[in-house]
Amino acid sequence: MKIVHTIYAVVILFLLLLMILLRILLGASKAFFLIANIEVSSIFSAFIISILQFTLNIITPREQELQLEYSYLRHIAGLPKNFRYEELSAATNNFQNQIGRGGSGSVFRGVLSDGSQIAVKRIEGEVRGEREFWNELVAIATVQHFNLVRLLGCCLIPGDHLRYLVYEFIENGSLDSWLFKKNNREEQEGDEVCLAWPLRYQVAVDVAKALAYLHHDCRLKILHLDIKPENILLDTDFRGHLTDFGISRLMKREETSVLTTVRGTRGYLAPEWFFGDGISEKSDVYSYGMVLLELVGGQRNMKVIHEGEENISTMRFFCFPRIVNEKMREGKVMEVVDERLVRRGDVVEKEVKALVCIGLWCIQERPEVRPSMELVVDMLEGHVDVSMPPETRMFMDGSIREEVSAITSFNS
Ligand SMILES: Nc1ncnc2c1ncn2[C@@H]1O[C@H](COP(=O)(O)OP(=O)(O)OP(=O)(O)O)[C@@H](O)[C@H]1O
Repeated sequence: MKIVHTIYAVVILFLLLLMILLRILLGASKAFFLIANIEVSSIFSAFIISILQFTLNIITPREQELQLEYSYLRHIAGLPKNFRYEELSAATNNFQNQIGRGGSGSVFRGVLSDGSQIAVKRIEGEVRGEREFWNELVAIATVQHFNLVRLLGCCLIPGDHLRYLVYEFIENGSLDSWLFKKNNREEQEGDEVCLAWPLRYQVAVDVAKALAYLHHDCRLKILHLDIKPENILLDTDFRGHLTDFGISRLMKREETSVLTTVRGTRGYLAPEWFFGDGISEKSDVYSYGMVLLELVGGQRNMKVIHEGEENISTMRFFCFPRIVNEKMREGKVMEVVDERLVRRGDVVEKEVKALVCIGLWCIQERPEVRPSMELVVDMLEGHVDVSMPPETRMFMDGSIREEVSAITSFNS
């Protein structure tokens, strides 16, 4: 609209100058003088009105009507909108209320003027930030699923390297804070937060459904590529919602793999990331399998444990999937369940076995052996029996273990 106003103003200005020029060149007869004056005044008034419209951004009733209709349609269709910076600044109390921080920037809580609660992600970093911003927009702007966090809109200020993504606010934060034991001893001994078993199982189903939708039900396959507890948010009913599409990739339906540089989070990365053969939706399946095992154990799958005194401590590498695999084959799967859940006594053994077996199927070395996310949903919902998974070489365990021993020998 503003461009049209500018053109309008330029044309009027040009006519005004032309009238003055003609008057000078042709000399002023009385009649010409009268007509010219009327024309000049009307053109001048039109010019003033146009400038006023331009600066005060006055819109006609028809334009207003169309804008309302359009924003209503966007709203019911769930399409993301363009937020003004001032709107976001007011909603977040000038970016005071920080609720999280990730690799690409900070997340702030806010309330819009209509009362809706939002989370605003401020993406910093110029190159990485730019890529992450557009990835996120392209991947989830038009897809909708109950178990995907809704992107409400974005804000881009020309010439500024900060970009903002606006999401619906998910009340209970990320899964990791409800799953992993805190390092703080007091909290460990006290009645710390710990997600109950039925909720953990439900979250497993929720995330599986979100991934099945992204992989199988969208026009292009959407690979999330950063599945981990930090990117699973829990709402008031502790239902799981997948978020953070910053490194996601689109893939044509007929493509079986795509080549890309290694990104994502260590401990959740499938072996094919390192082999250079390309990744696929099965790389998400692998990360999802890792999350399933963490839901069972209530601890990180891979960690380095420091033992001994401060100065002479040694490092030991802990690989939970390897232990789970052994215990399951020995028929002692309940020994790997988060002991806080065992104390509470609300664990269902049949469900534990299902999660463990599905988890081990998902983390198979060869992508083609892993199940599709559609099959995972069917297995979790009991529509398909879960068979015993084959043995795995636990490639990632080996490679991280080698890294740790290299660091240990370097330090000693
Ligand atoms: N929509 C939301 N509602 C509520 N809290 C959110 C929302 N989005 C993000 N958060 C909070 O902000 C934290 C940081 O989110 P963010 O996606 O930036 O980082 P991350 O996933 O931890 O890191 P990275 O982006 O490097 O993978 C989350 O762990 C979560 O606690």
